[in-house]
Amino acid sequence: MAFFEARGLAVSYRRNGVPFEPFSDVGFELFEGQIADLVGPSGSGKSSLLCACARLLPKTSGTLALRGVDSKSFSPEEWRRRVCYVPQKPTVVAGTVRDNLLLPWSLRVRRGDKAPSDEALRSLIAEAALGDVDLDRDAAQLSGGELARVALLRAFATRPDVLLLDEVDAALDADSAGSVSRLTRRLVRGDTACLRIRHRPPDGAADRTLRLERGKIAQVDHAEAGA
Ligand SMILES: Nc1ncnc2c1ncn2[C@@H]1O[C@H](COP(=O)(O)OP(=O)(O)OP(=O)(O)O)[C@@H](O)[C@H]1O
Repeated sequence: MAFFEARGLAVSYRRNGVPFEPFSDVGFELFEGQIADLVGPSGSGKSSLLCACARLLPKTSGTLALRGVDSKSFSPEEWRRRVCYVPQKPTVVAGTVRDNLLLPWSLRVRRGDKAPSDEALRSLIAEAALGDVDLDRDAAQLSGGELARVALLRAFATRPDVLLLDEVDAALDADSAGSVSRLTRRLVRGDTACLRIRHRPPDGAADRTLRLERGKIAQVDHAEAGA
């Protein structure tokens, strides 16, 4: 059984009053502990596909399942907690690194949930090789690469089953992109799966590469993944 499965997905937008579907019958699966890259030409619908998988787009049809359980069994909020979409531009709130890492616990959907302790947050920071980023540091002083890793840690701290990363390394230099990639690889373990949109050359972190093109999705060999 696939860990995460999408079947017959279609997304519908309106453009100048006319319906437009970037894809109308797309399916794929993700396996436990695996990272899959999603590549394809600009405008092929990669971000739309990730948003559809997180149930962030109202006009989506098809079926989604997590560990064999249909998404209809979950409220949209519960689904998004399990299938976590991370946008390219990290959401940063005014305050400290701690405030930013704990942002999900300030939201209504998590009211009553126990937030991670400082100790747990520090061990995440150590895992991200962000050793000099103290929890009390002003988030406004962080570099783009540090912010990208804080955003990734924040998503991971919520313990999602599936991480959907929408080009989180796009605006970073090669070194920072490498740190994000290594962190992703370390975080995605046995009971997690990850789908990453990437425009950069393959970084060796992905187990598989999927290509979305002209409304179809296909697995490609790693040798051609960057093409
Ligand atoms: N809210 C929207 N309303 C109408 N059309 C949209 C909307 N969002 C995206 N589109 C269109 O859907 C198509 C797919 O967009 P999407 O952003 O999913 O592609 P992408 O493959 O992620 O592109 P890129 O690699 O450039 O980020 C594009 O033609 C885009 O213009």
